[in-house]
Amino acid sequence: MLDIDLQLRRGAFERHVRIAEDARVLALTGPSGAGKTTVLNAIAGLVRPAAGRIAIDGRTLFDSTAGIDVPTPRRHVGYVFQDARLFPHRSVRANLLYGRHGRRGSDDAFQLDAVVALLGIGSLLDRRPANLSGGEAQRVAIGRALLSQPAILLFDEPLSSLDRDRREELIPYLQRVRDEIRLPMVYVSHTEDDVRRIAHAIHRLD
Ligand SMILES: Nc1ncnc2c1ncn2[C@@H]1O[C@H](COP(=O)(O)OP(=O)(O)OP(=O)(O)O)[C@@H](O)[C@H]1O
Repeated sequence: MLDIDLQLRRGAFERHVRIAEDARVLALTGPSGAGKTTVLNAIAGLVRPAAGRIAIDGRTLFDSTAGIDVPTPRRHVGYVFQDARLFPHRSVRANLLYGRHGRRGSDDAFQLDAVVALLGIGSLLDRRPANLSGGEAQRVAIGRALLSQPAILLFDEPLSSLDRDRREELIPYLQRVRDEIRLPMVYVSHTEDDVRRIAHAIHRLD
């Protein structure tokens, strides 16, 4: 499902990463500086690998030998970061709909009402991000990612800016997204506990 063979270079950082994994939900772990975020960014097309290949479900996103480098918007990647990165001056509803990039979207696989129900954010729609808890903001960020109609979801330590109670609150929603949405997911985390509770398989970058 996820087939990566990359030579990465970021300043002085250089490493080869090989991941061939059938599991639909893969955790990427490893120490700080191992290159986890760089791998996510390479999948998203935000970092250009020095060489190699990235394919997801048989769809090639990057292949240096074949001259393939699909531009980010056409990679259909939903990306959720450590912090929610919502637009502070827009309502939750407007933040969610921003993920649709202006398309009308009646044929879309992920519709606003279903995503709002899945993530339990119906009562938050008219609020501004400043009035959300960290966990609520992350649920909205996940919703925005889904409404961009992704083919894969990338999570970069989505729990790391939350306290313990907020983390416990968010994990069941991540599990719901995993089980009900059934997209491929790559989940970066330092923490054994959430990796065990969320991922089907673990790949460690040392
Ligand atoms: N824009 C950049 N320019 C130069 N070096 C970079 C750049 N971005 C990342 N690096 C280096 O690449 C290496 C891998 O960084 P990356 O953020 O992918 O690691 P990580 O495993 O995600 O770490 P963390 O767990 O701390 O987030 C690090 O040594 C980092 O300093």
